Amino acid sequence: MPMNPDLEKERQGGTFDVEQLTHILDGGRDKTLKRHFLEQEVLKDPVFRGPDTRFLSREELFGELLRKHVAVIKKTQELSIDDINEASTIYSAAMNNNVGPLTLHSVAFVAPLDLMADDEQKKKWLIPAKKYEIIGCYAQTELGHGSFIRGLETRADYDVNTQQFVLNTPTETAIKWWVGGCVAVGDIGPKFGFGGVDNGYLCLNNVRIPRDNLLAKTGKVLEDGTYVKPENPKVVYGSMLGIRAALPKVGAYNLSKAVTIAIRYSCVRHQSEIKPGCGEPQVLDYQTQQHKLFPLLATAYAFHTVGVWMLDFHSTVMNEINEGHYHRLAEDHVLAAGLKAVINWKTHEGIEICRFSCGGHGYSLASSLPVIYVNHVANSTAEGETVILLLQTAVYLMKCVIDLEQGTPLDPSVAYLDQSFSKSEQWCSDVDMHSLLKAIQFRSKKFTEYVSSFVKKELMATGNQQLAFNKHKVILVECAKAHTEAVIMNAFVTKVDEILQSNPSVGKVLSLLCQIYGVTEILAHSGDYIQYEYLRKIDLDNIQDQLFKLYTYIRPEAVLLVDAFDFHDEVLKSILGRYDGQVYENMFKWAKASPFNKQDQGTFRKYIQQLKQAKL
Ligand SMILES: CCCCC/C=C\C/C=C\C/C=C\C/C=C\C/C=C\CCC(=O)SCCNC(=O)CCNC(=O)[C@H](O)C(C)(C)COP(=O)(O)OP(=O)(O)OC[C@H]1O[C@@H](n2cnc3c(N)ncnc32)[C@H](O)[C@@H]1OP(=O)(O)O
Ligand SMILES: Cc1cc2nc3c(=O)[nH]c(=O)nc-3n(C[C@H](O)[C@H](O)[C@H](O)COP(=O)(O)OP(=O)(O)OC[C@H]3O[C@@H](n4cnc5c(N)ncnc54)[C@H](O)[C@@H]3O)c2cc1C
Repeated sequence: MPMNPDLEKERQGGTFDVEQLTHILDGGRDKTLKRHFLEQEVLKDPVFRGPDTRFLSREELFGELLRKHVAVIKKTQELSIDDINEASTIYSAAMNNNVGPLTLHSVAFVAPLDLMADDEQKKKWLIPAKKYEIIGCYAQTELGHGSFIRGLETRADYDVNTQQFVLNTPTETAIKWWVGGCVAVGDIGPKFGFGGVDNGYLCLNNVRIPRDNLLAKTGKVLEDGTYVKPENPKVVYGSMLGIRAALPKVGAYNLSKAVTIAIRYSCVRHQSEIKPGCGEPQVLDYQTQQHKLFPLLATAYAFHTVGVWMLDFHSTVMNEINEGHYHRLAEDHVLAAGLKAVINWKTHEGIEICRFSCGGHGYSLASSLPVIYVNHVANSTAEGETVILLLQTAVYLMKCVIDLEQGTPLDPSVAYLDQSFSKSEQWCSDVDMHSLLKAIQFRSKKFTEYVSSFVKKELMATGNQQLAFNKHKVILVECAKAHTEAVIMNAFVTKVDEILQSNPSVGKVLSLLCQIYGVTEILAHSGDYIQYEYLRKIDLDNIQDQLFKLYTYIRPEAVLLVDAFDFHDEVLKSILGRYDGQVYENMFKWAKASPFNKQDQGTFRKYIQQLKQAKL
């Protein structure tokens, strides 16, 4: 199919090599080539062809995705793929923006076995689980409790005579609920999205399991019922930590898809007239459209950068823990908590902005933006609700203030809290990314000190830390967000500095995105900078001008920047986001193919006929 002339023209501009940026995003040319190979292994294999999942009922969708997920597993085994990124490539190429029925088996059942099973148990369960000879799920949440783990009511009473645990969900609120991939007892019913996953309920009534079913790499129960505590009790939370550490990159992936669709479509879509008689411009030429999409384009790159960094950091900490060193577990937990919370929340807002920036066609499943949205938003709740996780980060920051007062060294990711910040010169409209980072770190430091003063005062008054925290939860959450933004910007600036050395042309365009991200973040909290007397009105006016100027620099690069995400059309599955930009012809073809247009109109006639019989 010929290329849409608008997109063809867009691809003749640009100042950097798209393929080199794709290699950087993938982690090297070899990784890109391997990803292409794996995608083609899926896309050329007829077993992965099937009905357009957007036209399927919930039952049909579950069945089709289960069929495809089994095919993904077989393909992954056939190709002897071990690497999680490569497994995810095969998975994403097949799932058409859905979450597969066996995802929780991989991310929430196999992972805890790997983390907490002793060698015997690994032989018994981990090896068959990795081969899908046993299928598991993660049944923690109950009808009455999800966030407050210490409030869970399920019981496991030890019967010393039979060396067994007797499991019970003693109350209705104890019923295990939301259990992804729980095909045993029952499905909890239709959901907002996640139609590919059968989230189930599980009632336990005197279910007996052997003592050695308790994963014993960390804590264990001896034959006489004595409980041997893990060396570090927090390791039992490790499986949640693992998924949280992965979810920032999942958020970046989903936002990159949405931004690709919205920016390509905004170049194909012509609407209204700026100068009468001069034809309808591309909607991406409107400053308002750029203001919707370019900060999100910058955010997708920022989130990808920090998502990769978080996974590397978490993997290092897990290796240290395997050798018995727990000193970085707390930092790992609060980084994963803050990044998972902020990135997934901002991503779901971003996907929604991408959807309505495509007008009516964004609302059609033909765009796939609604599909990406409803499957993504779960990540702001699942694996730790946004506020809950931000409070974890906030409590850690309060401890950092005390450490500072006591002269205890801080963890690297919060070292900036011990720095002094000053800004004397007036900002013009070309503030560099390092100055923007300093400002964002300054705000986080000031906010942390400000919140800590309130919590301390409350603690002095009540002597109760939980009460003190509970009274200031709103500003504690904002404090955690401010710190997380400093972590994101720091990761982005660090990566861009590195790329400026290795590939100046790519680095330069990324530095523009980094400035857009930083300026947008500062303008979103301009009141704080005035209140803390870090910025003046003239500074804010100048960086507002800078933002609009940056949009003009990014406009000719925009399509190339989303092309660099390198989504195959069959992976993106969006008519608005097609690489060739042939939207209208394919929208019409897609609509005509809808089963709704094929179904017998008998129903329509039957009821309308009743009206006709009535005297209207
Ligand atoms: C075929 C190949 C497929 C490959 C697929 C590839 C990619 C996947 C693609 C897509 C994936 C998309 C979707 C799938 C993923 C996710 C979504 C789906 C399913 C989600 C599954 C679930 O939701 S499982 C249930 C999750 N539930 C929670 O998160 C509960 C949240 N609540 C808590 O964690 C806790 O209650 C708490 C932390 C809020 C409170 O803990 P508590 O012990 O009550 O009290 P505290 O004083 O706050 O904490 C004590 C102490 O522990 C530290 N700590 C807490 N948590 C952790 C942790 N996780 N790690 C380490 N440390 C922790 C805390 O800081 C305290 O420390 P101090 O005592 O030092 O202060
Ligand atoms: C798609 C999806 C898949 C899931 N898969 C699984 C799974 O496979 N296995 C599993 O075990 N669970 C699963 N879950 C459950 C999920 O982990 C919980 O829904 C999540 O942890 C939130 O807990 P909750 O539902 O109890 O919400 P609640 O904690 O009841 O949250 C309700 C509101 O209360 C607020 N709140 C609660 N506590 C506090 C507090 N201390 N301070 C301030 N505000 C508070 C929250 O911020 C929120 O606004 C899944 C959920 C979804 C949506």
